[in-house]
Amino acid sequence: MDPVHEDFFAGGAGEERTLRANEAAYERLRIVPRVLRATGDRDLRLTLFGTELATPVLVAPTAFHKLAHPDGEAATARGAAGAGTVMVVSMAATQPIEEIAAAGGPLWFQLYPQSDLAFTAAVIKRAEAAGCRALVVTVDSPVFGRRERDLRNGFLDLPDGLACENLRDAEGKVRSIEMDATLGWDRIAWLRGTTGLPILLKGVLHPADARLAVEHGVDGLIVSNHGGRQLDGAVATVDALPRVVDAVGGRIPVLVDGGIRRGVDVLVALALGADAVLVGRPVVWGLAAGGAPGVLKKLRDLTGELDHAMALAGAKRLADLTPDLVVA
Ligand SMILES: Cc1cc2nc3c(=O)[nH]c(=O)nc-3n(C[C@H](O)[C@H](O)[C@H](O)COP(=O)(O)O)c2cc1C
Ligand SMILES: O=C(O)C(=O)c1ccccc1
Repeated sequence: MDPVHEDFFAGGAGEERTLRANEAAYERLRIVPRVLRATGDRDLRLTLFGTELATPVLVAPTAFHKLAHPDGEAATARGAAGAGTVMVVSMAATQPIEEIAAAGGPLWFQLYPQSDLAFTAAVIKRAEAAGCRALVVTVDSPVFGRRERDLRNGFLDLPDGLACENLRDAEGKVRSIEMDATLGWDRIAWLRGTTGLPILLKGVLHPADARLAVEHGVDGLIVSNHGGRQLDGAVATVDALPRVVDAVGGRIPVLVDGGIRRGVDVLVALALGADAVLVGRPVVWGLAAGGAPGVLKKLRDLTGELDHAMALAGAKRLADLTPDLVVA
């Protein structure tokens, strides 16, 4: 990969404190296994918004897959479908959502709400028509994070020939993605009236926001700091998770992403109350190394590691993963 593009995928905001903190938090947490649980074969299935998944490891939305592999987002979708999981397609995908959907497998669509409401509604309608089953609204980006690797490298935009294909207007012209610092809860209410799809908010860390989300009729939360790419200094996601889970009180699913690199990290996140996790960079590296089979291998490895760790910790089902299994 071009080292400038590798920096784009790998990097975080500022000094990358939060990027490191996400992984370091999983290094710090330890599992207290149960014994003699006679688990037999484990069952890792779960149902989210009516879709049955084979694994609680989902694909986080990441931009610009054609920078990682010429087969782009469609290859990622094929890998996710093979693993029996959901791919969340980034609004900054480099292929049209219809082409990604043709790869098969359940998709959710990630949205940066644009101040042009008619355009935002048209993008949502297009995602619905392509068969996306949920809308993931990213709320941690009122302004774009300051990614110092990209600033140093002078990486500003996609190279010629690549574009954000889902941001074309009626005339076929590609709009640039706008981060909207005027975004507020009123827009979540507007979205609620605009789509019948389940709405998840991605980028919630504070329990008070989790409560507000439930009050606004949101269907799910993703505890996320954008992989350390937005607010440098933000709390590690697995450290924020328990308070969010407590605030939600089981009313809607809570997912978490950031720093998950091994099956044992998934086990810890689920034990601390997440219903499922998403992985960003590991999927990009799988894509870069091996296209769709590379993505499939990464997702199968993480799922296999989780299965193995559950056997060793005495958990047969995901519901057996409870907070008493984790210590700091
Ligand atoms: C290269 C890259 C691009 C990303 N693009 C998006 C995006 O377009 N929309 C979004 O909501 N999140 C985006 N994210 C954040 C991811 O969805 C996710 O929160 C993060 O990658 C999780 O951390 P991990 O990479 O440690 O797994 C991006 C992350 C990376 C690394
Ligand atoms: O969200 C991101 O992290 C990201 O990298 C991105 C890049 C371009 C457009 C939108 C998002």
